[in-house]
Amino acid sequence: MTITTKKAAQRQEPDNPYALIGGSPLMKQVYRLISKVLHSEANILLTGETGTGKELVARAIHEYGHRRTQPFVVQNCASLPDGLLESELFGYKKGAFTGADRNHQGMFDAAHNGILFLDEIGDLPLTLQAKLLRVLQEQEVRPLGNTQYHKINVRVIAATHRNLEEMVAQGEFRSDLYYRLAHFPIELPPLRERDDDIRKLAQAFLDEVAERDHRAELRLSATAEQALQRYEFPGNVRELKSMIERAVLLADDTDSIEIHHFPNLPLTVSPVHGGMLKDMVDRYERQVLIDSLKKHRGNQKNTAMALGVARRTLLYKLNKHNINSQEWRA
Ligand SMILES: Nc1ncnc2c1ncn2[C@@H]1O[C@H](COP(=O)(O)OP(=O)(O)OP(=O)(O)O)[C@@H](O)[C@H]1O
Repeated sequence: MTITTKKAAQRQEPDNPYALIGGSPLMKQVYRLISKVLHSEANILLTGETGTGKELVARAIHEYGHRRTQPFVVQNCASLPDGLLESELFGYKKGAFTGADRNHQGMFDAAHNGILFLDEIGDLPLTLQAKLLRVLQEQEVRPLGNTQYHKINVRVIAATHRNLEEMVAQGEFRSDLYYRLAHFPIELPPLRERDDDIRKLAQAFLDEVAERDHRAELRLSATAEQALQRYEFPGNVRELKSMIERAVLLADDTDSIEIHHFPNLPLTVSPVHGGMLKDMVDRYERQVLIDSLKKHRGNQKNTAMALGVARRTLLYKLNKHNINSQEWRA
């Protein structure tokens, strides 16, 4: 599993034995669903926005289920052109096409007796959807260039961030394949809807970095934590993880991670609308100054130039708004 640090293991909650971090009600529901499917043979469809942990859940189902001693094979359906994807999935025989100079084992054969994780299943072209359906129904494959099918025993976990039901309605995804894959659907909630999980995950990633780099314990300051809680996280847990790693680098050898160590965190604190004109203009000016400082990594000369004001004027305004340009230096 990705999270294997001592601290992370200690933090595991009793109703979550799966090494996934987070105990929000929405995630508890996910853990309940995982425990239901662990020992079944049902195909599983994992849905949810990018970075919500679909692959991690698939790995947990493998690691804690009865196929744990058998292979776990990952194939991303969006990363290859159609022809290549087909030969990766089903394999080919020597001489099947120009360049096929040896037999090539497909992913289904590689995953025999284990689990095949098909990521980005919504990107599977219609021709391959028909072939996949056949494999799932018959549990047999035929490598390209072979005349014979052979039996396999593979449990499929598919994942997508796309809305497959809508794709079915649009004729972009076969409904028969959809129903076969979605035998048991599990939806991963967006990070912004997981209550306290942002804080828990952030701390877990800090612990992970501290342990990896042999550093003292790292902590988030209260303001940094609040700002993270307010952020939308379009890239979900993956985005949080890389923000934390970047923040630790920026923080050098301080142990407290402050808000200015997250230079990409948009300031959602002060909406410009509402109040007296002067206040709105002030807030707008403050936001513009901060955005521009961020863009120019705290360089006052470049910020002043970009805003078309003298450096003296910039300094005056920064002072007036109590902004420290050092905070934005990367
Ligand atoms: N609950 C969690 N606890 C700990 N780490 C997590 C959790 N969820 C996600 N992560 C981490 O976040 C990153 C993204 O997770 P993952 O690759 O599983 O997302 P995904 O939904 O499959 O993304 P995509 O749709 O882009 O393929 C990984 O580094 C993973 O380890």
